Amino acid sequence: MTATFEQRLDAFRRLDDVKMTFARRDWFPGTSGNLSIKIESEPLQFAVTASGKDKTKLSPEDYLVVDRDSRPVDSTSLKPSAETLIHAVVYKKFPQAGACFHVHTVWNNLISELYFGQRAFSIQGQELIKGLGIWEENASITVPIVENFADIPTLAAAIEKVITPEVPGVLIRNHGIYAWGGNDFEAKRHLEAFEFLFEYHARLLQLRQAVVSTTPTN
Ligand SMILES: CSCCC(=O)C(=O)COP(=O)(O)O
Ligand SMILES: [Zn+2]
Repeated sequence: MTATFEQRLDAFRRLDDVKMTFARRDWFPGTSGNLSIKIESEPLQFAVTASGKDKTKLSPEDYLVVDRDSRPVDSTSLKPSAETLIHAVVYKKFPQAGACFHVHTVWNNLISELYFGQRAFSIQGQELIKGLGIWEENASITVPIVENFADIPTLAAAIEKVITPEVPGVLIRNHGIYAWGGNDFEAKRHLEAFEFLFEYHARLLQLRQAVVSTTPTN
């Protein structure tokens, strides 16, 4: 069934809300980033940001609805995000996913470059891991990191291979993060938890380095 007018409006309003919240945090530098909310599972349809827009602004031409092949379901002059295929991969691999958000931040880029050698970033014993829905004592998480292939089908295939249901996110080297959740509230919480963990870890490394370089040696 094609998404109804009310379903679209609801998804677009939710996207507006998330978009403006992230924009206030400077999470969309240089028109980067894209957001989606699932509208229908069978057949898959989701609302996604239009490509190349300034995501710090609101306009009547910010979103469109696409199908499982990332094609617009209506006739429109709007182009879906260049990275729509990645959102589609997430929804196809995890049918419980209801929203998927992508941002480029300095912290996620730093972590993606620092740990690209291991193709993953792991962290343990941080309270904010609970923000990812993982509540066990002293939990550890591992976020996969993929190469930033310019060819989006290649990038989407690389992401499809490494994402797991345990950790709702993936880093792209020197590019950004994709995070998802059962709905927009959960996907936002996951993204915020990831960003906290990345910033915490990068700052910890900096502080340790500063302490080492200012500690006198005998
Ligand atoms: C200027 S950012 C380069 C493209 C990108 O990585 C991105 O997230 C935004 O692409 P979109 O087509 O969704 O605007
Ligand atoms: Zn991007």
